Amino acid sequence: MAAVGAVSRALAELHARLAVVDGGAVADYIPQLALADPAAFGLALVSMDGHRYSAGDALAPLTIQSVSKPFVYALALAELGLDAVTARVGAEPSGEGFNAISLEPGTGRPANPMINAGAIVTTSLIPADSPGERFARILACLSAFAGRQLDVDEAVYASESRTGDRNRALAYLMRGAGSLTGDVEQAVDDYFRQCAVRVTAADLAVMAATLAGGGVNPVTGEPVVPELTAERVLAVMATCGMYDAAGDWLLRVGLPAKGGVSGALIACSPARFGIAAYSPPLDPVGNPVRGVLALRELSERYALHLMHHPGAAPATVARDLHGESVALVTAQGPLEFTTTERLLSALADAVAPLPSAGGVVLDLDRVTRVDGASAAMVREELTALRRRGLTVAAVGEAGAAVLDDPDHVFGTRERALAWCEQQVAAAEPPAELHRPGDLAGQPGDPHW
Ligand SMILES: NC(=O)CC[C@H](N)C(=O)O
Repeated sequence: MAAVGAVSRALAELHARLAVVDGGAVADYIPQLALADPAAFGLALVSMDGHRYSAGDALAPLTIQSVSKPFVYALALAELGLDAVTARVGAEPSGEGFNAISLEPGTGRPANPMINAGAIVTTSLIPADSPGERFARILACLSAFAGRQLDVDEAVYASESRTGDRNRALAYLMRGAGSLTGDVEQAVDDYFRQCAVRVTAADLAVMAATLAGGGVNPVTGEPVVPELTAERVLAVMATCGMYDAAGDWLLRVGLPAKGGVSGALIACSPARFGIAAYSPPLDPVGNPVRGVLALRELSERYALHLMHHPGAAPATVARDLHGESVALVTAQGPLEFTTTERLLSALADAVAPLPSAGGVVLDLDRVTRVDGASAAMVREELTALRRRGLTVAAVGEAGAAVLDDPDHVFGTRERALAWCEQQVAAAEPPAELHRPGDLAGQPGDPHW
């Protein structure tokens, strides 16, 4: 309960302090956006467990604008794959404004999907049998990210459609260059609708948390996009999400983020939470003034910078010897690269002194999680040990994930040890045939 109160208090305190910050200007190039209340200010945060926190105007409606871009990019990646998408839209920071004509010389390929040019192409890539179907799929995807059915603010859509000459011009330029194919007016129309989808800061925090959580919506539990897709979107947000402020943002805040001209801003702390801020006044780059300050502070206070050293890996590994011929290696906690490397090095030390027909028990009963690459590393090592003639047994669910032979996986360490000792005893040659010279030269072999 204490942690719950602490997060709410931190948001409330930040909200109170930043609500008085002046500066910035409400976007007015889309006339309808100029009607926004410059004092509106909401913060929302959603944890990986789906816990929701908010302060201020977190339920005030706003249009999603550019914050839609990473989510539609996610949809394109999930549908078409990385190669097909990057063939049409790059992944390089443009170092320019969101509406810049950032097209690769020669190909006309837009620099990245977080600027308007790249977003218009990305939207046009969403597979659909009819024009109406494309936007319906985009809206369904944004709704799945938010965990509720979203709709379009028709007034904002109409307002941008009436005045969006620059985006139309960009789209025609790209068609001229060959990077945008198909119906230009339709592509721009779908893009304007996508930007006019109505959300709240609370929705945006759920959407950000879904990207931070590997593509699974932490509130509804629905898998929205594959984990690898979410990871890739976060990478592009980290380098390109804040337009020409992206480098400074990565330096100071260090979180994948995306801002929009309505005053929306999201940031994702991978495997931790998603956060959203809503405050209409924008800085000269087009990012919301209060939102940027809020995220800067939160990142610093909770040490969220992506490059922050996470501290020692949490898994612990222990080893000991049972009798003369059986080693026991035990690991606890999550197994990922660092802890798996630690486990494999303990395993190598543990088997070094064993006789050639010895045995090893790998007790992973208290391992909480094994990623695929780690399981493969351990499996490879165990296979090599078995080829060398050692008897290998594993314990627990994680044990079953790393040992190919289910007959050698046990529910308890006692049963594994008993079985292993029995196998080793049966395999051991009679005492009179022991020839100490056989294994001479094996380093650190205490048996001989
Ligand atoms: N940065 C933004 O939010 C821009 C989105 C807006 N709909 C535009 O295309 O101009």
